[in-house]
Amino acid sequence: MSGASQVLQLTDPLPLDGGSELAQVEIAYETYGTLADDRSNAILICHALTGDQYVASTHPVTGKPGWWERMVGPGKPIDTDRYFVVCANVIGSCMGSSGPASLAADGKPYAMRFPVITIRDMVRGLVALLDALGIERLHAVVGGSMGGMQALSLAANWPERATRVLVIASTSRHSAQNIAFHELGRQAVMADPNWCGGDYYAADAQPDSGLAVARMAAHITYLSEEALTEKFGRNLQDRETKSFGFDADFQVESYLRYQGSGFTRRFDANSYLYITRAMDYFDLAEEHGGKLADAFAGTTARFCLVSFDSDWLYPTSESRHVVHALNAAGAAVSFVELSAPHGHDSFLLDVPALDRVVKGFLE
Ligand SMILES: CC(=O)SCCNC(=O)CCNC(=O)[C@H](O)C(C)(C)COP(=O)(O)OP(=O)(O)OC[C@H]1O[C@@H](n2cnc3c(N)ncnc32)[C@H](O)[C@@H]1OP(=O)(O)O
Ligand SMILES: N[C@@H](CCO)C(=O)O
Repeated sequence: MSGASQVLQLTDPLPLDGGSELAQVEIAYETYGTLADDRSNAILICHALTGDQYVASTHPVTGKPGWWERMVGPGKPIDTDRYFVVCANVIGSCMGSSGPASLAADGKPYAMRFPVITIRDMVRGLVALLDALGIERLHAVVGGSMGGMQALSLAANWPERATRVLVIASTSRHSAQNIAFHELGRQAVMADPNWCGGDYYAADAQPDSGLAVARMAAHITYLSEEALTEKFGRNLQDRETKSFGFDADFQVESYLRYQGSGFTRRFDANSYLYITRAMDYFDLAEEHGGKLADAFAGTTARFCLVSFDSDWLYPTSESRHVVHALNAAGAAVSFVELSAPHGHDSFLLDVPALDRVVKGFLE
């Protein structure tokens, strides 16, 4: 399947939480299905940290299927025969929307001159896109992980824009442990001699080693111990005995190296810094006077929160925390913890119970 790829150029600068504004903003997005005459069937899907607009289209760099093809398409839980699906690359990223690799007014890449952005800034860009598409109120906003943060941010800051809010494996604020893992990744990038303070775009070598290490560490957090043990155990990689060296003796080492190096072929190191920073800054209660329930005061949307029992990165307690706040705000909310062995990235994998929840909630 493939969607309609487009790029929106915003006419006005985008105001940012950091106090500055971003000019000449571009938002790259894909759409699937047909917008109803009354514009009532639009679903906005928000992507996770390293995701992109290719939710159900072949990825132009990797050639792999879209990251949620199992969920989005004709007859699928997010049924493109019924719904008009919009998925945009967030600002700060590197798949066509404005980010640190984009050219600034002087014709050179922003690199670290790109302003530090927040999840709310990303959503501000998405709301500008909805305005341009003439979509006043979404049938639903849906997102997993960082996509869930965007869905919550939209519900809290633009409460009139969505009728349903589906938040999967996410949180209302980044925990100390999550900030710590992100900092590890950022330090790995910045310690790479090819990072050069972020000015590497014209250089022959990119900070691939640092970015690969960052992804390896992060990738472990997306899985579960059970999944790693099940997949690899202590099995050796292409050898009968240990090498007594530092080659990838174990399958799990080889796997992580593969995931790390593959990542550098599809993602920009500076974008990794900016997006992890935005996630770390996310604290919906802090944005609303310190009380999470106040973020949802007066909401008329229906919410659904989903967590996975094997997700130790955004554990069920994080979703419960949001559910309690929604209850306190008098919002309509349902919540389910699904059993799945894969860890945090379960939302991307084959979990039939998730399909049923998504389909049921959207109807
Ligand atoms: C949510 C968003 O918005 S989009 C962003 C999400 N996308 C990603 O994160 C993409 C990268 N992440 C992944 O692929 C994650 O591993 C998952 C969890 C999503 C996919 O999980 P699975 O389908 O179970 O794949 P798995 O983790 O086993 O990885 C399979 C790959 O590892 C390779 N692999 C498996 N074992 C080994 C090994 N011992 N040595 C080297 N490579 C190995 C496989 O060959 C396969 O390669 P391929 O992807 O090129 O075909
Ligand atoms: N593995 C996904 C989800 C991380 O939260 C990604 O890379 O975006």
